[in-house]
Amino acid sequence: MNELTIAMPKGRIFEEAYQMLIEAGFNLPEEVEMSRKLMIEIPEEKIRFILAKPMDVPVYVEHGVADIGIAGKDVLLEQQRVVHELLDLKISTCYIASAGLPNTTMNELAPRIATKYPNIAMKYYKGIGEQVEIIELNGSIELAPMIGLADRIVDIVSTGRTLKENGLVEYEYITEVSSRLIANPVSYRMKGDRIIDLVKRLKKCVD
Ligand SMILES: Nc1ncnc2c1ncn2[C@@H]1O[C@H](COP(=O)(O)OP(=O)(O)OP(=O)(O)O)[C@@H](O)[C@H]1O
Ligand SMILES: O=P(O)(O)OC[C@H]1O[C@H](OP(=O)(O)OP(=O)(O)O)[C@H](O)[C@@H]1O
Repeated sequence: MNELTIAMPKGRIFEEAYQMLIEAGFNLPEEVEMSRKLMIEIPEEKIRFILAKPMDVPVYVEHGVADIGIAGKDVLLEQQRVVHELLDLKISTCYIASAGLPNTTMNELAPRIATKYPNIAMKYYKGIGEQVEIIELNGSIELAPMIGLADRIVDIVSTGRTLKENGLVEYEYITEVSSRLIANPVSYRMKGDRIIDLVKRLKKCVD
């Protein structure tokens, strides 16, 4: 049996993704989320996990140092990496939307959009015929309209609580997001049996 290296996202997807693997019948230790280890070997299952930043998971998979990985659709749309998308795990569901201060229009001459998704935002505004300047931020995006850095933000919305608590309203729904199982194309050919088995087992756990 080939060894499988799986890139797992640290952070909010981790717990749900890890539980799904346990539900799919993999014999995994319970205490992993408490550890600071970034590489975990499970010899009984011939699985090795690498724990990466969510945005980096497709990088490891594209380079083939991880055979498969779990990544948000937001990250996949933003990065356009050469990986196969095998399964929608339907976890960490949310959506991407534009938002801003209530009852405002965008600056007509030079509208500014703050986001950590510059490619998704650019494509969206190009698609609706708006020429915008993108201001790339790494987090706390909701600050941007409040302090006059941007007319709109393009960001993840889940419960809507962050927008509400910062006095912002949603303007346009852009796209749906959930976590996906992805594979390196060469690994998919070379370790097809293992990967297909994993997909089949996970499919049964998807609601
Ligand atoms: N509020 C949310 N609700 C549900 N899913 C979310 C939410 N925010 C982000 N996600 C999804 O979870 C993924 C990981 O988000 P997370 O906040 O853990 O990472 P991050 O902000 O990219 O990383 P970090 O904070 O470590 O830099 C995102 O790529 C997205 O698919
Ligand atoms: O609609 P809600 O349920 O409030 O969730 C949306 C918030 O969650 C994410 O932020 P995150 O917690 O990852 O923080 P950061 O992007 O500011 O680092 C996203 O960027 C929004 O700010």
